[in-house]
Amino acid sequence: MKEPFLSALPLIHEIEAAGYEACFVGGAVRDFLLGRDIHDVDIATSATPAELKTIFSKTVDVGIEHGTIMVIQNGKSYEVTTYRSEGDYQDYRRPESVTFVRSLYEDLKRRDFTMNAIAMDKEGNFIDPFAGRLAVEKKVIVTVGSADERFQEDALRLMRAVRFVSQLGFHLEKQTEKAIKEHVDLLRHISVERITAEFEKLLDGKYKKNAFELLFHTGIYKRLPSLFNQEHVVQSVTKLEISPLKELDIWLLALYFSGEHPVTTLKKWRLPSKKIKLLSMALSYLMLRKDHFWSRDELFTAGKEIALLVETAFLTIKREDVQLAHLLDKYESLPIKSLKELTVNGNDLIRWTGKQSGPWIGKVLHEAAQAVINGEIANHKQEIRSWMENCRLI
Ligand SMILES: Nc1ccn([C@@H]2O[C@H](COP(=O)(O)OP(=O)(O)OP(=O)(O)O)[C@@H](O)[C@H]2O)c(=O)n1
Repeated sequence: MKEPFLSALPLIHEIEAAGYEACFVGGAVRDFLLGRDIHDVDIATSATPAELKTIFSKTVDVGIEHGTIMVIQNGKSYEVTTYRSEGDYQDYRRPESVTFVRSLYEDLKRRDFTMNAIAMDKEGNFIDPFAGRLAVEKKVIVTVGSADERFQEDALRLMRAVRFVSQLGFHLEKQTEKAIKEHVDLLRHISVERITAEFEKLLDGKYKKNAFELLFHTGIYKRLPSLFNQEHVVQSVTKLEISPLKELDIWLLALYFSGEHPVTTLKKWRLPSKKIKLLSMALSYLMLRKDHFWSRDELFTAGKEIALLVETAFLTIKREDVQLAHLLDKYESLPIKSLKELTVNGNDLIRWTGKQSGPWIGKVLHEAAQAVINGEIANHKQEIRSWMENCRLI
């Protein structure tokens, strides 16, 4: 056995010494079998939360209504969950109340996929009643028992399936895929925040191209909080598969190609406001390089807003997001970030030319702003005027 299982092992010994069962379960066991990094281990037990509290002196009620408590030992915290049974699901979401059971089999039976329904005891032996290890070996995602029932119990599992495809490079078993297609409508019962959380994990997966193909193929894509232009998204994602770009960068690309105002799109996904601002700013920079940017004033305002928050935003940028950070740096160093910052305005143009105001003013100012941004001229009134005259814009 290896870390982080080893440091959690004393908990299992203590629970067993008190006369109950305990073992490792869930994603950690799956990832251990796959040789992936393991962050947190989950312990399942036949002891109820009340019984666990008599065994351990330091506990925190993190999700006691679902049977989960956190045990603090040697400065570390471990989630311990009482065996639960199925049948308490309401409205296609996770159950609001659960029934505690004493049987590990019952607990594993209510789990989503066979690869997630493997337990490991203190000696490193696997308890695998649904052939989860075989699924891991074959790289297949298959529900425990009836696919219809598992998805109807908790429709978020539709998203989880595709997220696992992206993270693990597995494929969906036939019946599981068929059931996803049939139950895609159930996603309307799931909160946007939970869908977004899964989608973001999907965006960080290595096999996102496969995952995106599945999103389209199963119809999940149409149920997502907002749509991106399919063709461009697929193209970007395909390219990204061989690049180091991560979740934030993909948002950026997808937003770049979407017809909608990016802030509107991101709000639909209920992303945290800090992230919305960070992305808006980076996108503003990208758009500044494109001609159509200036017709999108609101986008620009969003970009300016984030300039104020950039310090905080930088603190949240992960190392792998350096590309985005680089982009933000560039944005910050632009000579002007809005048409309003140009030293020439519409009144100047009317005065200089004697012409009537009209759409031509916007076009001329736009061209001058691009020239300033591209470093062709400085943002000085006289210099801009001479440049405009030379270019026969006025
Ligand atoms: N909708 C869900 C969510 C979770 N589970 C079960 O609860 C375990 C723990 O769930 P969670 O920590 O959310 O996901 P992991 O599978 O551990 O994956 P990861 O840690 O990579 O998010 C899963 O392995 C699975 O057995 C489930 O059956 N149905």
